[in-house]
Amino acid sequence: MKLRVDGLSVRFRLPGAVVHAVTDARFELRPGRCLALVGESGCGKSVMAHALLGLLPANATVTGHAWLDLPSSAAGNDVIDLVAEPEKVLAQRVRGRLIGLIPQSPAAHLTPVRTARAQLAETLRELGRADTPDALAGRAGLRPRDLDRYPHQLSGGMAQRVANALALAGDPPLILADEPTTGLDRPLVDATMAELRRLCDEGRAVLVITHDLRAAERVADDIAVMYASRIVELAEAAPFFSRPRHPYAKGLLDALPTRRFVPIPGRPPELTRLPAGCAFQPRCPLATPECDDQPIMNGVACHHA
Ligand SMILES: Nc1ncnc2c1ncn2[C@@H]1O[C@H](COP(=O)(O)OP(=O)(O)OP(=O)(O)O)[C@@H](O)[C@H]1O
Ligand code: NI
Repeated sequence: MKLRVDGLSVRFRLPGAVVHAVTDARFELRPGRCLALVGESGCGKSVMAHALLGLLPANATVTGHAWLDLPSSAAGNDVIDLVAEPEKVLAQRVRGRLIGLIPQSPAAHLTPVRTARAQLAETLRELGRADTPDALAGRAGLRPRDLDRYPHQLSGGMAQRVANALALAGDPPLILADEPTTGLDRPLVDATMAELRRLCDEGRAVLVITHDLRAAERVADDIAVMYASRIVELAEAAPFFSRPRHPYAKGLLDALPTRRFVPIPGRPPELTRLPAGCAFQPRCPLATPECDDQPIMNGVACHHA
């Protein structure tokens, strides 16, 4: 299984405006690799994940491709374009079976009036899996008696494990985790990241969306930095953290308390009014008139990197 995102763009139509939420995204994700998608709030990270799952609202237009190469079957190689498939295929074949979603706030994602066991059982039934809720939950680090609880009776860590168990119920080869550590304390952040790493080491492909560069550094093989709807740097994690190339990526790392602790001045542009050239130009210490032209993305999208 391999995911190849190729020229993926998402636009939202609003009365009198168009939101450029994702622009011309390109990346690959292979089994056993973890890609962390990082960037400031509102830059398009969640929209990208939802586009891959066909979960965008009706005012969205998605263009480009997101190919999912599946292991060859008797019928030959199987390729799905997640952008082009009808909802029926996404519902029956993709969500939960090929792609598992670990949501941003697990407690809110669970149905409040049903126990964890009932929700796991229903998901397993929908997916046609023979597993029991207890076996599934056990693999996610839950005890059988935890499953008798209702969502409000679960601690943050347990709710996270139930969400992980739900995402893994269909044994999907690709996992999308959208801010899986939001609101968790440091030990739980570390445990969640260790769990994502384990899923990866088992041979799954993992895309993790996070604000938390420290968490990304622990878990990711590759880093994609997103700014104002575009991926502006795509690099292997080790060189990225020692030598980021895009001025925005440098700024993000310099803003870390463990580094210089100096925030990037200014704010990202409105996605309804993006400039024709480099969107980081107004905040960039390296800006020159050249930046009025959109830089070509070649590992890094900057005229000066
Ligand atoms: N249904 C929609 N209609 C119009 N605009 C939308 C819609 N959904 C999202 N957007 C806009 O798309 C942009 C990208 O949002 P997205 O949720 O992907 O950001 P993000 O990078 O995930 O941020 P965060 O880190 O805060 O989760 C935002 O400007 C958001 O307002
Ligand atoms: Ni988001």
